[in-house]
Formats: sequence, C-alpha cells, structure tokens
Amino acid sequence: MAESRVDIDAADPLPLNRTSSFGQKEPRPSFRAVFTHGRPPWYRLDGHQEKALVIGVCGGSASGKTTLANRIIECLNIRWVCLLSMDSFYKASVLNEEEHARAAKSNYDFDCPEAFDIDLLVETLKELKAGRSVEVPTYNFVTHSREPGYTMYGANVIVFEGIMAYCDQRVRDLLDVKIFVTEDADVRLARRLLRDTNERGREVKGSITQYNRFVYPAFKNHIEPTMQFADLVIPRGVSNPVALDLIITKVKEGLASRGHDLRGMAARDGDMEDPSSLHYVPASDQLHGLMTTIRDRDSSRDDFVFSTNRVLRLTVEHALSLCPFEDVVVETAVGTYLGRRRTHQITGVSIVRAGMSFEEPLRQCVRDVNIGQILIQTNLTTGQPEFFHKVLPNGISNHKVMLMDATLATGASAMMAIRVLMDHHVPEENIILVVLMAASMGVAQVAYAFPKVQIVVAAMDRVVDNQFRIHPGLGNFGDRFYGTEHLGDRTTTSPT
Ligand SMILES: Nc1ncnc2c1ncn2[C@@H]1O[C@H](COP(=O)(O)OP(=O)(O)O)[C@@H](O)[C@H]1O
Ligand SMILES: Nc1ccn([C@@H]2O[C@H](COP(=O)(O)O)[C@@H](O)[C@H]2O)c(=O)n1
Repeated sequence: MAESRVDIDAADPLPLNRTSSFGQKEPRPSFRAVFTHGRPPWYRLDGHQEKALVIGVCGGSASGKTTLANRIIECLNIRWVCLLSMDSFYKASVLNEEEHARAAKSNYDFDCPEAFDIDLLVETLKELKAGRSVEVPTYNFVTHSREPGYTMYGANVIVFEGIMAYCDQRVRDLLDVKIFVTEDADVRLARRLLRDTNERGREVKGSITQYNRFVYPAFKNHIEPTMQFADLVIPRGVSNPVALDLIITKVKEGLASRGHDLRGMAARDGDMEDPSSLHYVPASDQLHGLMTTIRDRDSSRDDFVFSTNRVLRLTVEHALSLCPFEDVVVETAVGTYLGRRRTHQITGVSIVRAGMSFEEPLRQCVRDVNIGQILIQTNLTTGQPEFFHKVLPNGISNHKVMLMDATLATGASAMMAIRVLMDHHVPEENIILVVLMAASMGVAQVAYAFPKVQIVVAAMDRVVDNQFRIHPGLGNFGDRFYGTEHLGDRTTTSPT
C-alpha cells in the first residue's frame, strides 16, 4: 500500500536533561507518544461530524505557550490530539530579497498580524475542526522561510498556539477554550535571547534590537489587548499546576459529553423496516442456491469461493444498474442506434480485508475501474471500529464510488468508511454500498445516517448477536474466503 499511516509524533516538550531557556531545570515530563493512526469514530450515530474541541493558547513571545500546549496534550492523555502553531502560517515564503536582507538585520517586523497568512490559518483550522486532514507548512526561523509541510490528520482535540492567536475574530470564533499565558517581560526577554542564539541562529545584539524595535511594542499594542478575549489567564504557564488542572478537567468534561460508543448504540437499535435506499439483488432460485452453499458451514473452501464470486458479480452488476446513464447515438453497420452510456467513472473502494473479495468481480464488470482501499479494524477492547489507513484514487470526488464489504452487521465499519469518503469530498449521493450479506439493523443504521447512500445487498438476515455476528449468517467471511480459519483471532479485522 502506497501511503502508510503509522506516524507517531513524539510530543515531548522538554526531553530528558533539557534545561529551560531561562536556565531553570524543568521537571521532566513523562514521555508520551501521540498516535495519529487507529482513529475511533469522529461522528455521531446520525453520521454527522462531531466537531473537534479547539483550545487556544495565546501570550507574548517566549511566555511558555508551546510548552503549556504540549503539557496540556500530555495531561489529556488521549489519542487524536494535535498541536497547531501559528508560526506555521508566517507569510515568510513571500519575503522578497530586500525583506530577507532586513530580516537578517533584525529590521523586519514579524510581530504584527500582517506577518501571518490569516486566511490560510482560518481555512486550516476550519478543516481540522471539521475532522478533516490538512497540509500544514513548516516554518524555518533560521532562514525566515516556509518549507514543505506535513499532513496533520483530523483530531478530537486541537491545541492551537500563537502570539496573535486572538487578533482575528474569525480565528477566535473557532476556539472553544481560550487561554492566555502571562510571564514577566524580563523573563520573556531572557528566554527569548537564549532561544534566539541557541536555536534560531541569531546574534545577541540583533536579538535585543529586534526585541526592542518590534517584539516588546507588539506585545503592548497587539497581544496584551487580546487578553480580554481569554477565558482563563494563566501566570507562569506550566509552572502553575492548579491552572493546568482546571484546564484538563474542563476539557475532559467537554469530551465526556461526546459519546463514541457507535457499535453499542447501533446494536441496541434492533430491527427496522427496509429503507428506500436498500436494493436487493433480484431474488431467484439460482441466487438462493448459491447463498445456500455460501451459508453452509460444511461447504468446501473451493465451493465457498466459487459461489461467493458468482454472487459478488451479480451484486456488482445490480449496483452498476443503479448508476446514472445518458442517451447516446452510435452508428451500427447499417444505421444509427439510440443507446445508453454510463456517465460517471467508477471507483471501487474495499473495506480491507473482506471487502477486497469484491475487487476482482468489479474489475470483470468495469474495465477501467479504479480501486481504493480503507483499513478499519475493530478494537478488541472497546469493540469500536478504528480507522487505520486509506488509499483513494485521484479524482475520487467526481466518481461514483462502490464501497465494498462482504458483510454488514451493526453498520459501524461501513459508516466509518462512508465518513472517510465524505471527508475526501465524495458526495453522499455518489456512494453505493455493496454488500454480500447484511443484517437489517446495520442497513437501517447506515440508511439513517446517510440516506443518500444506495445500499445493494445479495442477502439479508434480521438478527445480530451480542458479539456482532449475523444470525444465521455465513460464518467468518474473511477466514472462509482467504482460508485463514486455522489462524483464529490473529487475522480478525472488523467483524462487519
Ligand atoms: N514555566 C516555565 N518555566 C521555565 N521555563 C519555561 C517555562 N515555560 C517555558 N519555558 C521555557 O521557555 C522557552 C520558551 O518557551 P516556549 O513554550 O517555546 O514559549 P512560546 O511558545 O511562548 O514562545 C523554552 O525554552 C521553554 O523550555
Ligand atoms: N523569521 C522569524 C519569524 C518570527 N520570529 C519571532 O518569533 C516570535 C513568535 O514565535 P514564538 O515561538 O515566540 O511565539 C515572534 O515574536 C517573532 O519576533 C523571528 O524572530 N523570526
């Protein structure tokens, strides 16, 4: 797979033995890795996105914003948090030669709102808050320039820090909690001098010149006045454990009210009527016979795979008949003929692993098909689906997308996959969910959350047990199809 997402950020604000830039020994925080893979549901049972909680941290330069932001992340001790720094949005990529020369002589003003690309910052924060991934530029303080950025994945909590974090109303409106860190000006200057000379390649004289000319006046004119927007003013930053405790308690309360037990909630919903978006592969004795072989636990693997491939192909054919077609005139050998032609490029996206069984039947039906994959696994402790990986073809947002999985029980994995597609701008109405064996509760769940998604199933049962297995169902599809039954739980992906 092309795009691995096992990225782990080491979010250690003060690594072992590091001395703070004011010269004091900081208590060493425990190491903590922030995982950006294995994401649990980031939307509610109705399919709508749960907006991320955004915590703003503002204050003067070297007041301790970044250190506090990292400590908040560490103390929250949850997955799916990210730190966004306003520094990434310095406009420096557009500094001209003359401005670069001035910056080198500490004569360029980096301490005014105009120095930042606020429009890009607002867009980025909006996307992150909506749970989507963004490209964040990297800023180089030594060369005063923007460098290639990195992908920041959507998170449940975003900590955003910067000197001008509260200067723009549009940014303020995106923040759920606003913190302002205060520190004495002489402490800030001392820390900054150390940082400028140790980390940012500056001379002492130039650093002091820049501080007197721009940094201190900017604090008075632009930064300090925005303290009025803060919910919480914190003196001494991370050295203020009482304030830190208050912040963590408040944020955890906010998160607790956002439930994420989607599979459990769905499982309690029980049987429902067939929704209008559900389409069965037309019933026939032939289909019935094939499904009987597939359900029969005594069928040989060869018979199981053979019958499955035939039903998968029938299912794909039926799903294709739901795609939009338009009139087209063609010339036959002896005249003209008014025909029909599909209007959209088809992309298949399989939910790994069981959904991959659909890939070959789809290729047989659509010669120019693109195939993508989404890896979702069930967390065996929480029972929740978790999103790990995706490969989506270019241009997918304009395609009809066949989302493929062998079985659909509670619908939790399918919902997560649909959410991933929609986060990548695939319109809901462009998605067709194709499934070999569904449970009515899962179908109802997906149809409730995403009414514009068409659902095509070859067979449906009404009962899902408390281990999320369909009854009577067809057993563990992946193990039977891939012949891995003897490996037991080691190969278990999402039950459905
Ligand atoms: N409470 C504190 N006590 C001592 N040193 C601190 C404290 N907070 C931050 N520092 C140190 O001050 C320097 C600047 O802190 P940083 O968090 O990067 O500031 P900012 O992001 O506001 O510019 C860093 O070297 C950091 O280790
Ligand atoms: N090329 C640059 C860009 C910015 N600065 C200074 O950085 C300060 C903001 O960063 P903090 O980590 O202190 O919040 C700001 O005060 C700018 O003066 C710079 O020196 N060079």
